[in-house]
Amino acid sequence: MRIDVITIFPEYLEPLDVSLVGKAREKGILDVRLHQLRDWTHDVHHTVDDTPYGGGPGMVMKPEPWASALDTVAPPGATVPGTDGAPAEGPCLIVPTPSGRPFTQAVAVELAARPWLVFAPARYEGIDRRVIDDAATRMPVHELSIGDYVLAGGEVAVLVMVEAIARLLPGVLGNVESARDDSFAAGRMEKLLEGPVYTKPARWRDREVPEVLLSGHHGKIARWRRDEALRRTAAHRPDLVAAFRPEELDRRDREV
Ligand SMILES: COc1cc(COC(=O)c2cn[nH]c2)cc(-c2cccnc2)c1
Repeated sequence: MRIDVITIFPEYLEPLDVSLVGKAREKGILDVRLHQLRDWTHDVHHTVDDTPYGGGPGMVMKPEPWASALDTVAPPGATVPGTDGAPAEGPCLIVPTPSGRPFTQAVAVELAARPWLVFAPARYEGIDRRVIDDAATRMPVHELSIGDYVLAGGEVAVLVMVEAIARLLPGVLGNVESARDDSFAAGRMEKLLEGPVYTKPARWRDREVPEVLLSGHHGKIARWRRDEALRRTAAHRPDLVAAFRPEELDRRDREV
C-alpha cells in the first residue's frame, strides 16, 4: 500500500517511522511518502491560508497550493498496482475533519483494501471546499472524523487512521497479535467492547485472576468473556448493546 500525506507539519508524522508502521515500511508492506504543502507555494512567505469569505473567525487553507500538491502527488490518471493481482488503481483522498463520516473499524477495513491512499490533513478552519469538489471529479474522496472534538489540525487524525488501517494489512501484525479478536472486528460478537484481560502473576497485590480463566475449561472461559464484554459494553456503550438482539446472544450461547 502506498500512503501519501500532504501537510505543513511533516514532523507531526514522524511516529510513522517507528513501531508497527515503521516495521511495515521496512518490510515494504507500506510505502509512506510525506510532502510539505508549502513546497507548492510561490510567495516569499509560503502562504497557505487566507481569511474566510463571508467573515468569521480563523483562516481557511487556500485552494491553489493544495491543488498543485495533489496534481503532483496524484497526477490525473496515475495508478499503482492493485493488491493480489487486482487491477491497477488510482488514489483515494482522505480528509480528516470534525464534520466527516465517522472513521470506524469497518471504514478501516474498507480502506485497507485500497492500494493507494492520499491524506490531506487540514489546519486552521479547514480547506477551501473547491479543493475537495475538484479532487472528487477524478478520485474517491472520504471526509472522515475520528471523533466528536476539534483538533488544531488533521495530522493526529492521520496517525490514528494510518495505524488502524496498517494493522489490518497482511504481514503487519505478527500472528501473536492477531487483529482477528479486536472488539470491533466483525464476527467476534460483532461490536461489543473487549472484556478485562489478565496475565501472570496469578496473584498480585492481593488481587486474584478470575478462577474461570485458570480452569482450562474453554467453554466456560468463552462464556465468561462474553458476559464480561456485554457487561462492559452496557456500562460504557449502551448504544452498542441496544443494537444487539437477544436471540443473537442465545445463538452464540448455543455455539459454546
Ligand atoms: C479546526 O477545524 C478543523 C480541524 C480539522 C482537523 O481535524 C479534526 O479536528 C478532526 C478530525 N476528526 N475529528 C476531529 C479539520 C478541519 C477541516 C478540514 C477540511 C475541511 N473542513 C474542515 C477543520
